[in-house]
Amino acid sequence: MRDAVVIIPTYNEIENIEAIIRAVFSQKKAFDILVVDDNSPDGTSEKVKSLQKEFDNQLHILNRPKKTGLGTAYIEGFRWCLSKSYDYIFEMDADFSHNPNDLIYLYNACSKEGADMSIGSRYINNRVNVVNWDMKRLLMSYFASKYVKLITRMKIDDTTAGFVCYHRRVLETINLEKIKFVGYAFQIEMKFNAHLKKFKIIEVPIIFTDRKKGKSKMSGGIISEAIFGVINMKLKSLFRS
Ligand SMILES: Nc1nc2c(ncn2[C@@H]2O[C@H](COP(=O)(O)OP(=O)(O)O[C@H]3O[C@H](CO)[C@@H](O)[C@H](O)[C@@H]3O)[C@@H](O)[C@H]2O)c(=O)[nH]1
Repeated sequence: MRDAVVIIPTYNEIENIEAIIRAVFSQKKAFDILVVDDNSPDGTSEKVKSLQKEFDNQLHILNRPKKTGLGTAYIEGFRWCLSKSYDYIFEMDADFSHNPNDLIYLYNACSKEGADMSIGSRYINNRVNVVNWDMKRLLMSYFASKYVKLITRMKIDDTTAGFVCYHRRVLETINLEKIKFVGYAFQIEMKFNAHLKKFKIIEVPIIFTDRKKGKSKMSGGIISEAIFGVINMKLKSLFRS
């Protein structure tokens, strides 16, 4: 077994899944993959199963009965990875928004530079490294990251990033049972928990490119979960300390 595993959550990613799996396995550094699929009606899971014959013991899949949100998919994925011996556990989208060639930079930040957690960051030093998002989505994501930084006081520029490498000790320390957010705000909550536990977090600059195939699963509910949930999360942490 390798020392690192990339979790790829999927819902209707038939147009991307084979290509992203091949792109991860073509990296010089060897990574395992865990796909967490929410019973995608488009056959994503069946495609992964057919590829398992080719990538024996390197490609794994968790099949969940229905779509219950990105956060819950990752939590199940983390539990599975912690039950194995991986030291480095990644989060990565299926749609090439995160370039598999950048996996090694996140890995090196943890394995060589002493980070407990590294983040593929779009907004380091007030730069905006996003390609192909429309202005509305870009402004929403950029100001969401600023808003979260302001409320939580985390020293992280891309607080909503979904391209992350955790050393396993971070996931063993954070109480995964207590993670509340089910949507993309889960990304904020994980970073906030790592920050409260004083783990060393390094941001690695990446260029985020919007998907060319398939559709984003972002919705209004996900946005309001983030806006109100972040204030709630911060207040609770103040009462606990
Ligand atoms: N299993 C599962 N997977 C899901 C679900 N919702 C989304 N996904 C998967 O999660 C990945 C990201 O979903 P997208 O819908 O493509 O995300 P996005 O709009 O491009 O959002 C990006 O920006 C967010 C905010 O900055 C990030 O938080 C997010 O991780 C991502 O990088 C994709 O692989 C998608 O199939 C779900 O409910 N269940």
